Amino acid sequence: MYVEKLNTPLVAELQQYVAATEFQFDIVLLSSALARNDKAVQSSGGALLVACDSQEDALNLTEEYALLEQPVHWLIENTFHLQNNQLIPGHHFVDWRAAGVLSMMLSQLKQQANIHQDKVYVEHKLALLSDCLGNLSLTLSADGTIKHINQELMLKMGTKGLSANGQSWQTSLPIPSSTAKARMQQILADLSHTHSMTRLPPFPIQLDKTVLMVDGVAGPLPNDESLLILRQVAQWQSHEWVEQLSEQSTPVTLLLVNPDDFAELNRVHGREVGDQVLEEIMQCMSQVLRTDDFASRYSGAVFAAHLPETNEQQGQILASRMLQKLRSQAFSKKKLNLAFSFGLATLDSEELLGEQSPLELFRRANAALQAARSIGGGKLVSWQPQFDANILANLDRMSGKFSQAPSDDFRLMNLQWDIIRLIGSTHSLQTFSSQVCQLLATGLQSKFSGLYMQQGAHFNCLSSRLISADIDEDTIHQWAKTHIKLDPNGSKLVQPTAALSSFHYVVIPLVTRSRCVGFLLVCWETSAQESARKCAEQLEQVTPNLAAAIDRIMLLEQDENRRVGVDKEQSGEHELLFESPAMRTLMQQVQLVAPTDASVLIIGESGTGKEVIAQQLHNHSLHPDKPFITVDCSTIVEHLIESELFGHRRGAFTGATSDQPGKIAQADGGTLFLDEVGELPLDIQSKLLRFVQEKTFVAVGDQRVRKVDVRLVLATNRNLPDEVAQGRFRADLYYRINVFTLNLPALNERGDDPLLLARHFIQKFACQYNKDITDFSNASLDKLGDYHWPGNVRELRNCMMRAVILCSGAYIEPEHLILQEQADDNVVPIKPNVASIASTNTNDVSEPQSEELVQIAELLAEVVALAKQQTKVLSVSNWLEKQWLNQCVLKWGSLYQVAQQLGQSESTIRRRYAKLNKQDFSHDELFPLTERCNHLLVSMLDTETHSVLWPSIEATLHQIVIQQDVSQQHKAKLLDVTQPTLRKIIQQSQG
Ligand SMILES: Nc1ncnc2c1ncn2[C@@H]1O[C@H](COP(=O)(O)OP(=O)(O)OP(=O)(O)O)[C@@H](O)[C@H]1O
Repeated sequence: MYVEKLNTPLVAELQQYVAATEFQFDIVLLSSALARNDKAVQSSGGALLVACDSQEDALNLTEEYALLEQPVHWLIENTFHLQNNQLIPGHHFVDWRAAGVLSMMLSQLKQQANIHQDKVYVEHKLALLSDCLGNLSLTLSADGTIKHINQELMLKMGTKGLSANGQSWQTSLPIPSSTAKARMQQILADLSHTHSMTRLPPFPIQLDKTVLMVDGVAGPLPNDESLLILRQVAQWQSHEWVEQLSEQSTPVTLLLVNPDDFAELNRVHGREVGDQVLEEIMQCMSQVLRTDDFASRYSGAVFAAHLPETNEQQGQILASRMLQKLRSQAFSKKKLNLAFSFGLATLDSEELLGEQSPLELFRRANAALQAARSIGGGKLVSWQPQFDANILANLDRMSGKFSQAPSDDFRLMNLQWDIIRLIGSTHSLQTFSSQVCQLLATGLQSKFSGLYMQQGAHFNCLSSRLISADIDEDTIHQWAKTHIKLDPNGSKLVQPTAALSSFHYVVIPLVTRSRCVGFLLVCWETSAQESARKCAEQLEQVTPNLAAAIDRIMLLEQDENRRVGVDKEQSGEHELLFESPAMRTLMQQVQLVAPTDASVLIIGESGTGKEVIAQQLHNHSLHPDKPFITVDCSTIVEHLIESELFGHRRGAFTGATSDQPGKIAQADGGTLFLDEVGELPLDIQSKLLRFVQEKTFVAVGDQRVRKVDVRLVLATNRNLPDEVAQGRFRADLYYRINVFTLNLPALNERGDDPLLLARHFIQKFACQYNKDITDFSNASLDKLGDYHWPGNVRELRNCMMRAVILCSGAYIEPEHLILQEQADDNVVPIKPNVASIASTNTNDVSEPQSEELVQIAELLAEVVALAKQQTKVLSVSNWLEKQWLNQCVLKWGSLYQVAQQLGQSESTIRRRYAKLNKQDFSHDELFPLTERCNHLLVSMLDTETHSVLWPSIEATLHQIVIQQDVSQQHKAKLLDVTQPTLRKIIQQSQG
């Protein structure tokens, strides 16, 4: 505040005001000397109150104040005949003698200062609001002149838009209906009093020959500005139509048509199909309409049919016909059948409402359409007067949602829009919940926000966000788990009995379909009690949407998992799940290196997902459409590796009956993934080195040098530098392939990923095995949490598969989780008595021995009996070994681990595994025996000493086969051995 002339009684009065008000002035100067040139004044940015003697003084001084970029309010001693219009823009005279004007002004300034703080926030959110509510927006100053028009509206306005800034909005966007115009003026005038967001009823605006029907919201902005966000709801063909409507004396009907669940159709089949369907709907509608009728598409998927000279009854007949037609139509090539909602409204000649007709007609048809939707869709509803009563009731409810504080309104709306946007944009519960927590943290300035979902009798945290160092998340989760419970009906929460220290918190239940599916826990500092209370109120308004969305996403996920599970299993495609920081960092590296042609070496323990990462590298490479070829170097017989990789010419070696391209040639243009590259023999390493250096190779038995464009990805679980030091891996090759190394963390280094993956696999296998499993019980969660997964993701996956097979209830219990290391601790060693099995001929057990071994002997006898009847001899030993290895892999997670556990060489195990899994044993009669065998093996593996188990099972089979009454040749075939080997087997068993 400044006082220019000090000889006035005003000064004392001003001083009094300044002292009394709680408003903080930036600067108070009661001397004129420093005023205009003071730097502090110029930088203060706030409004200035300047007291001076007379109007003349003030007018003289405005010139000098013109350079200041802040509003200046002149307070003059003599307020008689104030003439504001002589002042330069930004300056005002204030009649301070009018009742209370000075205190009002001071409080206004205070408000302005507060609003100023919110302004950046508000402006930032405007774009968001206009995204959610509508596509057209314009900002108006207090007197109704346009300050800003968004681009979309600018496009619609054409040349008029370019000159619209500074014009009155009614000139630029005239409202052709005087009733609507009066209503709009009223709404805008009211804004400054109510300070609240206001919904606009549909009203027309005229742009050239087109009439746009719009609705939206209007809200006050800081600095006396208003914002109109308009949503285009309909477009009339021409101005004439409106005129015709208002002049006619015949009835007119408007029909609004909307396909139900169109958003879902778009989501499932994609936008392109959606657009195609919309086009077909329009064509289909036109086929039913008469020549004078006119169909148009509203924004979104709402269509309108304007039916002139049509009374309600005629309109209904036409609409029923159209409904029939649309229902029976198979849309798009995909043969989609859709349901439709119809809203119909008629204005009878005697009821014509003059200029308001089109507006009223639209409003009624729209209300009827809403009514059709609200009863589940698929119906035609005609407008009835009682709909208005419902709308009023709704508006009444709405009005409670808006407060007197615009920034609170913005915040609530913002949160709602953000959540609405989220609801539409994600179909993953995990992503959704973590985004919701993020929103709650930023939108409500909370210290902690967590989303908890009901799991059995407890609630588990799905996602949370903590912005406070005062407490750790586990403490909050633990508190929530212990103190927040469901009522016995499962429909309500019993609020916590003990408080959570160091925070002020709210617990808001998420109730949908009369079931409490979870709750939100939001915490603030204890001092923020008041704002916490307000936020909680706001949150309560959002949570029904949130709960419904969660419910919907869960259903979708279940559905999707069922579908994707089957698809992926069939296509062999691997997906990659992770949340942990370690994996995020790794995936960032993957994203970085994938679109280059650099060779990538993936290092990681067995089962960590090296192959999945290799696939990701290919999927994100420059040529994802080209081949991705995998070679597992450990499973190929040594002398065939060269030919497998580089190919061979016909006659290159015995058995090379034709030219064969190798894997390298097959991968041309794409990616070659060499898994277990550490297993390659040294001579092949030399050949590979040449290929890595020059991208050329020579096929076995060929002389031609071939060139290919192949991106190499290699993986190993060996320590290659060690292998180099031991002379088992070529140093030059190592340096060549080690261009970019990805170190895949072991599963126990991936934070919460094991649980994420475990839940994923449980869902996947539950769907595959058709079981209704909801989740883990708390005890099994504890068991999982204590385990460190030496066999990594593969072990986890297999463990979950077994858990699902073993589980018959809704929850996976600890006994279903057979964990490798814990199982090993419980080993009960037994000494198999093979001789006794042989002597008992499988039935009569004369000595105590493993129950399962006896059962397996019985089973093998049945299998051998079956195999003997087959015309094409079935190798029982291969069948048995296949089941054995499969169960071992399921138990230990990887072939590497299997080899370790069984004390055999990894490459032998890999070779056998690869060979056996190529063999087909899909005889119908064998199927139940295979099932029984697997069951027995599972339980034997849990109780027996692994290293001696297989020899005893194998010996049992040998005994059974040897005793069969068939030729030696037949026996050799049953055991898939040569005759000399069979002789040895017989000798051993007799010795
Ligand atoms: N992050 C992950 N998300 C989902 N599934 C995964 C993930 N990582 C691995 N898997 C699954 O775990 C199993 C083992 O993965 P993969 O074969 O890629 O491991 P690996 O490290 O190549 O093993 P090995 O060294 O024994 O060849 C596969 O079934 C794979 O689909």
